[in-house]
Amino acid sequence: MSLQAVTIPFSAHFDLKNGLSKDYTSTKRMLSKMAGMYENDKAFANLVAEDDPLVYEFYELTMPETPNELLFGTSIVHPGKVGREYYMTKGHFHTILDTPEVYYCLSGEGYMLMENPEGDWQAERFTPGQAVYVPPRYAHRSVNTGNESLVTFFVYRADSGHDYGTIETKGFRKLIVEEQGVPVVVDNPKWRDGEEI
Ligand SMILES: O=P(O)(O)OC[C@H]1O[C@](O)(CO)[C@@H](O)[C@@H]1O
Ligand SMILES: [Fe+2]
Repeated sequence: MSLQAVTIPFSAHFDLKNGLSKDYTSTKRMLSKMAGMYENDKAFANLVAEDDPLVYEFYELTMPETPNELLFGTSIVHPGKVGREYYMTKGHFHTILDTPEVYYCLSGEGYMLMENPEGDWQAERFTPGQAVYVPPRYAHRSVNTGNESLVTFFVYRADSGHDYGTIETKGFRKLIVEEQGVPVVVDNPKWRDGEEI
């Protein structure tokens, strides 16, 4: 799956319901790739040992990584929980911190959880037809709080880059967990303050 190095006009298919593309192969993230990111390490280890479920998948088009290009595709977070915590993406800052991103929810439901290095955070609801703006400087993670796949379409500047290191070391300040049958935002007990990025 790759696109031409010199871009010419093109179109691509992404299904409105399940997010899958007839044109490309998705990148898949199994639960085992998210060690330490969920609150409940025991529940995490049990699920990985059982069948290491597919938590999410997304499309990574290959484009020249310049500010003049855009990257786009769908992100599909499958339904499920690790303990009381809903399935989610790893989340990332952009390597070029000042670059934004737009997500548009095609199906399913959930939240885009965002936080900046100064500690401001926000959870924006995803429902079909709802667009979410991720401003420059905000780390972002999609969380599926529903019973079906959460499908979003994203667009961002092609040179933005993904900084996973900061999230892997510090985590997100907040978690979205199920309490009495509904999603609530709680403090992440594993969140570690540290060097400013
Ligand atoms: O980078 P993460 O959190 O693993 O999630 C991947 C998602 O983020 C994106 O990089 C878009 O920001 C997509 O490729 C995909 O939807
Ligand atoms: Fe991003």
